[in-house]
Amino acid sequence: MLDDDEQLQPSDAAIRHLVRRLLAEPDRWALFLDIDGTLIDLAVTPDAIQVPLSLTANLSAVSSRLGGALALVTGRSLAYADELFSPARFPIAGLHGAELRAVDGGTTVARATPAFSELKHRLVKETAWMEGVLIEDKGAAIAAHYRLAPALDTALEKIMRDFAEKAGPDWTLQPGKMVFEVRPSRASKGDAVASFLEQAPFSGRLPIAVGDDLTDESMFALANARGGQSIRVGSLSHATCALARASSPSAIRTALATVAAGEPAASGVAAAR
Ligand SMILES: O=P(O)(O)OC[C@H]1O[C@H](O[C@H]2O[C@H](CO)[C@@H](O)[C@H](O)[C@H]2O)[C@H](O)[C@@H](O)[C@@H]1O
Repeated sequence: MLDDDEQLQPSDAAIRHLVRRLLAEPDRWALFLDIDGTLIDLAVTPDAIQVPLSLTANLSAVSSRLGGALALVTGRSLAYADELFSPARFPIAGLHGAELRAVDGGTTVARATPAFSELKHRLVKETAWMEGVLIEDKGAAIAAHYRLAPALDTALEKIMRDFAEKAGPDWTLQPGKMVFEVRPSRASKGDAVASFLEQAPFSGRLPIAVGDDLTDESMFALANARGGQSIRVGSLSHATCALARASSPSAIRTALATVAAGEPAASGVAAAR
């Protein structure tokens, strides 16, 4: 476990502005946060991530400040993401929007069919020769990571495209950071944000979507369309429709810590206008 006290960078003007808005008008905003690469630094493998000590407490405090209008929207399975922030439990969408637990606890689940499970089984065999490729079985979705085998990206993409085609229209290929996933096609992260916005305490608020990857583009588009804010974290590896940028997950954690504390900290949040 890490703790995190990094300061905002000069390029984090949008984050400073966001902090001021959240502190000034906490009843106006709803916050939708991606996890990997947004709240948590990327790691070489999916299980090597580290949740900074203060993050869960700060998320809980920000959620309270916003009257509970904070949700996690992740490509991880809902169960895995819950564990990361246990004992806190936030409204959450998993598997890129296919799984959802609303504020009232009502849960939408996504299940693998026998045919999908058979394809997953075959994928493990088919990629066994690909040294460094890591298969992450998420139940109704599967991810093939090549961060440790970057030269295999093209070969792996072809395998995952074939997988998605064989899986049929209920699944789709989702490229990401050094990963190809096959996920349920029926819901995106944007759909999940739209669904949250129909429920109290999210309804009537302006959405702020924060993310770092291709899968987050649908929630950026939704937030923009609803008159909210969208923030792309980290270096730009692809075109984005996000309206603003943040330098790193550390900048997002600093912003959350500042909002949790309830007043602009000495990190420069107050000084920037
Ligand atoms: O929507 P997110 O919460 O950002 O989840 C997206 C995917 O994140 C994970 O993979 C990414 O993070 C790993 C850990 O840092 C990294 O090793 C990998 O290269 C990244 O692609 C996760 O493993 C996937 O299941 C999520 O869909």
